Amino acid sequence: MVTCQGVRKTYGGGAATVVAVDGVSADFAAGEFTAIMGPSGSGKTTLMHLLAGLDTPTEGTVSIAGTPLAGLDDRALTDLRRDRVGFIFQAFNLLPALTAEQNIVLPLRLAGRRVDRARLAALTEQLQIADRLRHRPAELSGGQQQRVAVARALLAEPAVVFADEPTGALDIATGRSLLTGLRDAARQAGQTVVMVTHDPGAATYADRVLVMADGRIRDELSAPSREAIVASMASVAV
Ligand SMILES: Nc1ncnc2c1ncn2[C@@H]1O[C@H](COP(=O)(O)OP(=O)(O)OP(=O)(O)O)[C@@H](O)[C@H]1O
Repeated sequence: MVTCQGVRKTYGGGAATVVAVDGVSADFAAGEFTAIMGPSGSGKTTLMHLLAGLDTPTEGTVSIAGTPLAGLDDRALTDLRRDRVGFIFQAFNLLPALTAEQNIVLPLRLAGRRVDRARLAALTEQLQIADRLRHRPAELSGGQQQRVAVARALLAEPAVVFADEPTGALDIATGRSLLTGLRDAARQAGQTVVMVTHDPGAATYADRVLVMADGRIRDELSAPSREAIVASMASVAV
């Protein structure tokens, strides 16, 4: 569903050049939940932005649903992201004047699509925000705002969901319900889920963990235990 080939991203120039992503090739299949881990500065967020078409690689290619992003103009790229991709990023980007529910259904309304009320109810129940739907973002805690952003990303069942540290602001129980929601999105709805996280516990929910260091994928683990993830992280750090 999402593929990248020989992707490289550098910032700056001359002696100050920073190589953020240094030749990454990977496939992210439909129905697969992948966690990307690695030390701070290893290139996780940059890689995810490249995969999502939010940033352009210096070299290499990225395709979403068989469409190479390099061939698209801004308009076509925006349409592809709107129709195929859901984002759960650290800045939740909720609109302050809208209620939680209005925020959640906004992408569907903008796309002129029908809202599946039963799915909305089930999703918000699972994410434990069903009783907060009439509140505006300012009246919600950080964790509740985050879950509103998750519901917004999942409701439309986009083919691909990108999540950057989605459990960062959550307590353990709500973090688990969010991760279960992401896992269900992959297993039951067949969505491709790509999550950047620092938390080995969160990564155990994924089918696969890619471990990055210095802009490269240094290890790939299949349905690993927490211990296996911690051991891999320690081995790439040296
Ligand atoms: N816009 C930018 N301009 C210059 N350098 C950048 C830019 N964005 C990222 N970098 C550099 O690229 C490298 C990779 O950054 P990136 O944010 O992808 O790492 P990360 O693994 O997500 O880190 P963290 O876990 O701390 O969020 C870092 O050295 C960072 O300083």
